[in-house]
Order: sequence, then C-alpha cells, then structure tokens
Amino acid sequence: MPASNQHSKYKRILLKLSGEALMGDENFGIDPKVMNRMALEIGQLVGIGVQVGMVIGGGNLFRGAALSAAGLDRVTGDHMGMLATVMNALAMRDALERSNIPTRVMSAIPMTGVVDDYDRRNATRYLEQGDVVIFSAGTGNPFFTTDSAACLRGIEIDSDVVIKATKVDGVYTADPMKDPTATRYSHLTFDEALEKQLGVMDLTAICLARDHDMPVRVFNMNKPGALANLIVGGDEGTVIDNNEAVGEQYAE
Ligand SMILES: Nc1ncnc2c1ncn2[C@@H]1O[C@H](COP(=O)(O)OP(=O)(O)OP(=O)(O)O)[C@@H](O)[C@H]1O
Ligand SMILES: O=c1ccn([C@@H]2O[C@H](COP(=O)(O)O)[C@@H](O)[C@H]2O)c(=O)[nH]1
Repeated sequence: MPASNQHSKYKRILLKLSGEALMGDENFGIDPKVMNRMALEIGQLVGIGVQVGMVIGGGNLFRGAALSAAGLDRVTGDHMGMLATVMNALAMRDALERSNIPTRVMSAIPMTGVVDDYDRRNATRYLEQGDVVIFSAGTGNPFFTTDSAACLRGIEIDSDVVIKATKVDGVYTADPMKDPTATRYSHLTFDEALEKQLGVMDLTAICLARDHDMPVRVFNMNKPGALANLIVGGDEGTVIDNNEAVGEQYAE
C-alpha cells in the first residue's frame, strides 16, 4: 500500500523530465548518474504517497525539427524523436526498479512485448496502487512535443499539477542560457507567458494547460532536493496558472 501523502501539497502529479538534461555533462545519450539521482528523488515522492505519472523528452537523442533541418523527412524525424522518448522511458524504468519502485511504461505508439499500450483507465489504476507510470512516445503524433504530451496526459489522468523539470531554475524574462541579465518569475499567468512568448514551453502545451486549468510548475532538476521541496509546498521555480489576482511576480 502507498504511504500517507499528508506532507505533500499534491496527491497526483505529472512530472515532465527534459531529455536534454539527462545527458548530464555529455553531448548525447544518458548519464546514468543523472538517471539514478532522479530515481532517488522520485522514490522520495512515492515514499510519502504521491502518485507519479511521468513524461520524458527525447532531446538527448533525437528531435524531429533538428533532423528535418539536416535533410530528413520531418514526419520520419518526429517518429525517431518519439522512439527516443521510449528509450529514455526504458532507462528510467530500469533506474526506478533498481531502487525498488514499481514502474510501468506505456507507449502512445504500440510496441507489443516491449512496453504496454497507452490506456488511461489502466494508468489510473496503476497510479492508485502506487506504481510510477511513464507515458512514452509523446502524443503518438508528429509535429507535437513532449511538453504537449505532458499537459495532455496530466489532464487525462486528472493530475493536480504538471511539473516541468528542466535545466534552468524556472521561467525567466528571456532565455537565461543566452541572456545573463534575465530575471526569474516566481508566478505568472498562462496569458502572460503566451503574450511574452517565453520559450520555456511550447505554445500548444501552454494553451492546453490554460484551457483545462492545469497549473504548471517549472524547476531545475539539477538542483538536489528541489523536487521534494516543491512537492511539500516550498517556494521553488515558477508557477504558471490562471490566477490573475496574483499575476506577474518576480523571484526575490
Ligand atoms: N524565458 C525562458 N525561461 C526559461 N527557460 C527558457 C526561456 N526561453 C527559453 N528557455 C530555454 O528552454 C529550455 C527548457 O527546455 P527543455 O530542454 O527543458 O525542454 P524540452 O526542449 O521540452 O526538453 P527536451 O530536452 O526533452 O527536448 C531551458 O533550458 C532554457 O534554456
Ligand atoms: O507528441 C510528440 C512528442 C514528441 N515528438 C518528437 O519527439 C521529439 C522529442 O521530444 P521533445 O519534446 O523535443 O523532447 C520531438 O522533437 C519531436 O520530434 C513528436 O513528434 N510528437
């Protein structure tokens, strides 16, 4: 039986991990140290009774847009990107199960014998019994991203929040990797994020979350303990929601 969730702000979360951040200090692939650390941090959440659904990106392996720019057919490139997310999901399942956390991988593209087909009702049952469920192969459709898949699955499984784990501390006034003077928001609304075209999430994902009133939190997955802090209500990263009364707030 899952443990009590009395210390968590959320009962059920959809955690989206950046594929690119899984590379660690390398230029391609998966750094096992990053995987193992994330597995430990996710295990802490499961331990306090949080139901964890996950989507993992594929940017450490393939992105359709980049393959297309290199001359590949775009749809083929997107299929390769979605298959990359299945590989990341398998690696994450392995890391979680080595930490004794029961984990299911479902795929939006049927892959009999490798992973389960995506099924919302089964996913919900697994989450209720305390298993981590990783939703792989994105939405199953080209021209989307795993941010959209995360918002879509989060809405479908009735998650309390979509938590985007990335390489930066939250949403900034500009890309902090390119502009060192950028300032971090602690809170902003979806409409403000859309209006300012802040690049941390794609617009389709933001619109989907806004229209279904699904709050999104963005935090730095390279900061040890940040995920647990966010879950117990700590002031971590950036909150994006429809709360106009709070509106645009900057971090101190
Ligand atoms: N206004 C902004 N605030 C924060 N980050 C931003 C902003 N604009 C662009 N970014 C960039 O967006 C990146 C977040 O994207 P990330 O790589 O986590 O997601 P992704 O591309 O969806 O994942 P994947 O690596 O799996 O493809 C950050 O590393 C940051 O450099
Ligand atoms: O629904 C989806 C999700 C993803 N893709 C393709 O996969 C790669 C990797 O995903 P990231 O979100 O960039 O990490 C993406 O670039 C797309 O090519 C997709 O086609 N449909």
